[in-house]
Amino acid sequence: MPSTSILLAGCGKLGGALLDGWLASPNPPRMVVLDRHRNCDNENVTIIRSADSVPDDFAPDIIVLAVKPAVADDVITSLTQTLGQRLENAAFLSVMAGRTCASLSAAAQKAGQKCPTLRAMPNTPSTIGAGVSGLYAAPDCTETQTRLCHDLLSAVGDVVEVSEEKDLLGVTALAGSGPAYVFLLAELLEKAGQAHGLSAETARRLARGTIYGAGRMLNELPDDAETLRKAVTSPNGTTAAALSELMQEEAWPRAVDKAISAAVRRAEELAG
Ligand SMILES: NC(=O)c1ccc[n+]([C@@H]2O[C@H](COP(=O)([O-])OP(=O)(O)OC[C@H]3O[C@@H](n4cnc5c(N)ncnc54)[C@H](OP(=O)(O)O)[C@@H]3O)[C@@H](O)[C@H]2O)c1
Ligand code: PRO
Repeated sequence: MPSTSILLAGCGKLGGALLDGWLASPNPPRMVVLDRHRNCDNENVTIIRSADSVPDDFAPDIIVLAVKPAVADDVITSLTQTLGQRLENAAFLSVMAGRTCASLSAAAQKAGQKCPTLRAMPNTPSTIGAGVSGLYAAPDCTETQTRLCHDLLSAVGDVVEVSEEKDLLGVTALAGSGPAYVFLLAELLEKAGQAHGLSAETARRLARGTIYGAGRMLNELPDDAETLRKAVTSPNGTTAAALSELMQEEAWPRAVDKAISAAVRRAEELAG
C-alpha cells in the first residue's frame, strides 16, 4: 500500500475495525481520526474530537466516512468547510449502507467543494486483515483515487470492484452483514451442543473450531462449497441425517433467501 493520508470520520464498530486492520498492516497510512471517544497511541494516528481540529498541514487523499448516515451530511459539511482547498484532489470513501455517491457529493458541493465519492461495503473481519469489501467508484472519480481506495481496502482483506452502484445492495446483504449470520450459527451450534450434554467450554471450542476450519478450507482449497459438503456426508450417516433437515426447501434454502432479501430491502430503504 502506498503511503496515503486518510481522514477517518467515525471510529465505531466498522471504523474501528478498519483502523485496527490498517495499523496492523505492513505499511499503515497516515491517519487523522475524527471520533468523540476513540483513543489511539500510534505514531501514524492523530485523534481529533471535532472537524475544526484537523491539523493545518494535513491534506487527506481520502476521507473515509464511517459514521451513521443520519450524521453524514453534518460531518461532510464541517470537514468541507475546515479543509476547503485542501480537498482539491481528495475523494470521499463512504462505507455507509444506503447513502448514494450522488447524495454525498451533493452535500460537499453544497458546502462549497467538488469532491467525488466512492462507496465500499467492508465487513468487521477487516480488523484482523480478513475482511472482504465491495467497492464502487462514481464516474467522476479519478483512476488514482480508485486505486488508492482499492489499495486501502486490500490492506485489510479481499476487494471486489462492482461496476454499478446498485450492486452494493447485494454486497451489503451478503458480506457487510454476513459475519453476523456466521456468528449466529456459532451461537446456535454452541447451544445445541450444550443441549446434548457438552459443557459450555467444550461446545464453544467445537463450534468455533469447526467454523474456523471450514472457513479456511473454503478460502484455501480450490473445491467449490458443494464438493466440500459432499466429502463430509457419508451415505446414510450422521451428516446426511442433519442435512436432510437443513436442506428441506422450507428450512435453510428459504430462510437464507428470505434473510438476504430482507437485508437488500433494508439497504434500499436506507438509500431513500
Ligand atoms: N458494523 C458493521 O459491521 C458495518 C459493516 C459495514 C458497514 N457499516 C456502516 O458503517 C457505518 C457505521 O456503523 P457502525 O456499526 O460502525 O456504527 P457505530 O459503531 O455507531 O460507529 C459510528 C461512529 O461514528 C461516531 N460519530 C457519530 N457522530 C459523529 C460526528 N459528528 N463526528 C465524528 N464521529 C461521529 C460515533 O460516535 P458516538 O458514539 O459518539 O456517536 C461512532 O463512534 C454505518 O453507516 C454502517 O452502515 C457497518
Ligand atoms: N452493518 C450495517 C447494518 O447492519 C451494514 C452492514 C453491516 O446496517
